[in-house]
Amino acid sequence: MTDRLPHEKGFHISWDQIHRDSRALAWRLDKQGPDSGHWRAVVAITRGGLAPAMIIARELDIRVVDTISVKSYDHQSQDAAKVLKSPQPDMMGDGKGILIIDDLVDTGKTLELVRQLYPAAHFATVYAKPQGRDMVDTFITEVSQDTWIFFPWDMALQYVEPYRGT
Ligand SMILES: O=P(O)(O)OC[C@H]1O[C@H](OP(=O)(O)OP(=O)(O)O)[C@H](O)[C@@H]1O
Ligand SMILES: O=c1[nH]c(=O)c2nc[nH]c2[nH]1
Ligand SMILES: [Mg+2]
Repeated sequence: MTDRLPHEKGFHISWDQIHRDSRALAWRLDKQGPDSGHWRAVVAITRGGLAPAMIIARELDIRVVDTISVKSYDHQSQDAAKVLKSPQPDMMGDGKGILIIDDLVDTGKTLELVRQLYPAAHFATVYAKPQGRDMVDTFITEVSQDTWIFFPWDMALQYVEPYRGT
């Protein structure tokens, strides 16, 4: 399976699973903001953070939603992370009261870059690998470093041959 090397394992997430796990993350973040529990805004790290951020914004009734676009991977190989699009600067300040959401943290390089920009923000991901775990304030599920997480937006249902061929 060259399409998932060098990772040993694959962890396949369905739409239903990401919905449940994002709602679990919202539950954990509810009333945890710095100002009487209040969060000022949700910022999704695009593209992977968009679906979890939408679910969290809906659950916590947060209407101010923005994005930061960070690119570091080309397929499964990593380059230096760079910001391609920033959120509204007057809203962000140093990040206090802002929830910054991504689908996962792997090496932590993406979050390290965003943390430098908004040190007072709260960083949350749905999934976390050990190498990047310390970069996240709140996450739901940890997977091993040698696991590649496959998200539903990167997959499609398709026919598979039965184990016992004819
Ligand atoms: O902790 P790291 O090693 O930095 O990796 C985690 C980041 O990598 C993926 O994004 P990617 O850069 O592939 O872009 P995408 O969200 O547009 O798919 C993922 O969505 C995280 O944002
Ligand atoms: O879809 C993805 N799955 C992963 O495990 C991963 N790690 C970094 N970037 C990733 N993207
Ligand atoms: Mg991403």
